[in-house]
Formats: sequence, structure tokens, C-alpha cells
Amino acid sequence: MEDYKYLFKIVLIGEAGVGKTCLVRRFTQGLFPPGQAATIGVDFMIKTVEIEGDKVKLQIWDTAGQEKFRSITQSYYRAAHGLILVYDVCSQRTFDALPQWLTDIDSFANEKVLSYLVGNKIDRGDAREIPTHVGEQFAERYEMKYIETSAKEADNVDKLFLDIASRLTEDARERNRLIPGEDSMNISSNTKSISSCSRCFKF
Ligand SMILES: Nc1nc2c(ncn2[C@@H]2O[C@H](COP(=O)(O)OP(=O)(O)OP(=O)(O)O)[C@@H](O)[C@H]2O)c(=O)[nH]1
Repeated sequence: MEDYKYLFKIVLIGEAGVGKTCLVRRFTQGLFPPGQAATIGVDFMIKTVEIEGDKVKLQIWDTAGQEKFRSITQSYYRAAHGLILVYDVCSQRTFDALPQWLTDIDSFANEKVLSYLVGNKIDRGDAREIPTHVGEQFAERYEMKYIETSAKEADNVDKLFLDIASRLTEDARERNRLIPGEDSMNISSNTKSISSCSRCFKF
């Protein structure tokens, strides 16, 4: 049996080129890849973290932003415990596309999913087009958590993923308190590796 108490699935979505892959690689591998190529379909990485004494395994799904992959990537929303919607703070176009992504979340994700809005590329100071308060207000309006990051400079990247892991762990512990025995049930997911987890978080 694998050595972790909880397993959570986190899915990154957002327009092409906003930095989803770079955020994942910064968090899982501690690097900023030079000349990162566009994602084809969906890719995933694993990282295990420790949250207040419990080992928590994060299965992080990095989806392609390009329109032509949309129907493939949407099929991954359903089983997500956490969704990270990313835009580029230096690109008004990627911010303007957010409402369409929210519509997709409403259509395809579990209604209890924990959603984060992330403004990435804050290292490009002078090129910024979306002020912090505009991103914050948008997130507040749609009841999402908000955080700004730089995958390049590693600003707030660990904080983003650890914050999600902490909140999901807290929720799972609360459920286990309310429904004893719940922690021995498997998540009924379409993902094999999730069903092998002994104490998975269950919606
Ligand atoms: N300056 C800066 N550039 C970044 C940052 N994150 C990503 N980039 C650059 O943005 C470009 C796109 O990054 P990706 O991580 O491939 O973007 P993506 O959202 O995964 O793109 P798709 O796979 O097409 O959906 C690359 O040239 C990265 O080097 C960042 O925090 N700061």
C-alpha cells in the first residue's frame, strides 16, 4: 500500500501560454523550463507534501489551453478536487477569456470543487495589464481564492499548491469527523490511481 493518507486531484486550466506548465514544473521539479513547448492534450505530475503530519499526495493535471484540445481537457474537470484557473497578468486577452472558462467549470466540474484564480507572470512588472485589485475583485465575485504568481521567479508557487493541499486536507478531515469510516472509502473516480488510495477524499 502506498504511503500517504490523502490523495487529491488538482487540474490547471486557462488560455494557452499563460504559464500553466511552468507553474506545475516549478512546484513539482523546482525549475523554470527554458522554451517550454505548448501542452498537447493533458499531462500529469505527482508531488507528495506533508500537511500537519499527514502525507498528502497531489496528482496535478496540466491541460492544454489551445481551443482544439478543449473537449479532451473538459473531460478531466469532473474528478478534480481543486481547479486552478490561470491567466497572464500581462495579457488582457487572457483575463477577458475568464468568463468562458467559468462557464466551462460550471458545466463540467463537480459543484464542490475548490477553485483558485491565479494571475501569473508578475515578474514582468512594466508589462502588467491587469492590476492586482481587478483580479481580486473578479475572484471575489465568483467566490474563488485569488493569488498572483511568477513561475519564473518562484513567487507564491509553493504557497498556491500548499494552500490548496491544506484546504482540501482540512475538508477531508472534517468529513471524516462527521462521517466516521468515510476515510476507509475509496473515491468513486474514473482514475485508477485514485481508487487505489486507502483514505481518499470523497465528494
Ligand atoms: N516572464 C514569465 N514568463 C513565463 C512565466 N510562466 C510561463 N512563462 C512563459 O510563458 C510561456 C508559456 O508557458 P507555458 O507554461 O507553456 O504556458 P501554458 O499555459 O502551459 O500553455 P499551453 O500548454 O499552450 O496551454 C513560456 O514561454 C514560458 O517561458 C512567468 O511566471 N514569467
